[in-house]
Amino acid sequence: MNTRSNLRTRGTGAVVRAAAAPSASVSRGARGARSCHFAAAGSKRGVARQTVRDQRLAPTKAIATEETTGVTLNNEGKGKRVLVVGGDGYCGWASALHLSARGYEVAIMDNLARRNWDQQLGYDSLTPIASIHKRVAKWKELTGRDITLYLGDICDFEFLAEAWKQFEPEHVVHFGEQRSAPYSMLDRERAVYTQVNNVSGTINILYAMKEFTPDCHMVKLGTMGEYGTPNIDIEEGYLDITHNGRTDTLPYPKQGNSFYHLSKIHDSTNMIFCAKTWGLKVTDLNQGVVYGVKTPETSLDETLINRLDYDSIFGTALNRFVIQAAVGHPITVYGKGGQTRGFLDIRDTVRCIQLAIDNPAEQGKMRVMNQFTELFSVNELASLVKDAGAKLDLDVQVTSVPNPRIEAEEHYYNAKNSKLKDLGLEPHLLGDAILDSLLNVAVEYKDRCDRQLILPANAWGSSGVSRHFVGEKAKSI
Ligand SMILES: O=c1ccn([C@@H]2O[C@H](COP(=O)(O)OP(=O)(O)O[C@H]3O[C@H](CS(=O)(=O)O)[C@@H](O)[C@H](O)[C@H]3O)[C@@H](O)[C@H]2O)c(=O)[nH]1
Repeated sequence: MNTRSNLRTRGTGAVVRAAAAPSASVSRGARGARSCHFAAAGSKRGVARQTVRDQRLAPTKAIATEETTGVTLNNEGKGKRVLVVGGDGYCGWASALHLSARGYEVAIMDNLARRNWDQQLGYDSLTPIASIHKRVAKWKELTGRDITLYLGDICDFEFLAEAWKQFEPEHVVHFGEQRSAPYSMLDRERAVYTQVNNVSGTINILYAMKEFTPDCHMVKLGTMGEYGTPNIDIEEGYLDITHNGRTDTLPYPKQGNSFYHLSKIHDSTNMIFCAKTWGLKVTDLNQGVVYGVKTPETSLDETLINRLDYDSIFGTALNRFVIQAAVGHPITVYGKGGQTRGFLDIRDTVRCIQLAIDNPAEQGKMRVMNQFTELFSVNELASLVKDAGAKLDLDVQVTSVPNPRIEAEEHYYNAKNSKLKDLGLEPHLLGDAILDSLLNVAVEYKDRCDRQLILPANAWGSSGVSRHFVGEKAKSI
């Protein structure tokens, strides 16, 4: 407690803490505001703490309620401090709001890199996303809940340490990585950037845990792509192997198919090592391809809308296909289209994060859970989108384009995913309702679509040492 107060009075140093709300009393974010109330409460501090919290968290008449919005506002996560690294991105933003709505004390840490990569390449989200400051201010206005912002780079350990010691997270959810396989394959510079950024950021978080909060639980986003497409069943992280008459349980063999996927493998290896060596609590969530854009929280107001990428570098299969259908572009199946992957609705992503937090890993051994709900081939997705489009009178064409990636286009794929369901995940399966809703969002914002960004801009085989794919050039290739 002392440490925290001292740090706060020392000022923010390298930490940029943005105001979550316009009023002066809460401009230091949730924790700052709360400490002021504690100090004033004197001997009735414990009571005052409860009262202040309840007043702050309970919806008032002016604030959105579950009845009017479908958003759950409760206190089930009360008392748990969660730092969401990468909380301005697609999965991170939705997760931060989901947790905040449920009473977790949330801070977002982000260096806004995702927005910068778009600027670098001349890309943009189909949906118009507000600045992170406007986002958290609107959330506060609608729900009464604070989200503290730490704007900076986790690769800068001085920044990370200062923020860490201020917030003292009990859980860190780590989305803060360069997450696009095609981006990592654009050229040497971006391959190196992806691995240095991802691997060193994760090591810094592991050190912050060890040095400042050894009981903190890390929930790290890995990827199903770490396993590749082996000709045997994919287990959840570990495999029992008998070799020359001896048996052991070993990390499942990893065969990443891009510098990005390989960066996640390197992270996993480092996390296994740190969990074992320093007795840390670590969960690796090997997530599949996420689709969808709306969660109840991000749908509350257009200022809270999530990003929706459709370009060939950051747009992922199903989201791209739906947007292609909405703008009348043929669906771009790469190669034969037999590529099979695990998929999940973004509403399940946020729920999985909460389940991982509420059921932390044990100390000393990295837990791995496969985070997807269904398997689809690219061809199956294309045909689902075509059918859903037809119901909305859209004439959806499907085309096979030369595969920019070097990957198996027909392969065995059977991956296990029971651990999150055992913890209580009730999947939203891909059906007409979600396809309809996604298609409607895509149609609503279709005028913002730049069709030049749809066709592949780079190929794995031509990744070179010079920066070929910048700005306008990327669009036209
Ligand atoms: O227009 C397209 C786009 C993609 N694909 C194919 O769809 C599959 C998936 O590609 P993707 O771009 O949807 O997803 P991927 O590059 O694998 O990466 C995404 O999904 C990963 C989970 S997984 O795929 O590794 O399970 C996450 O880790 C990444 O952060 C996220 O960007 C690939 O076989 C790709 O060739 C097409 O056929 N047409």
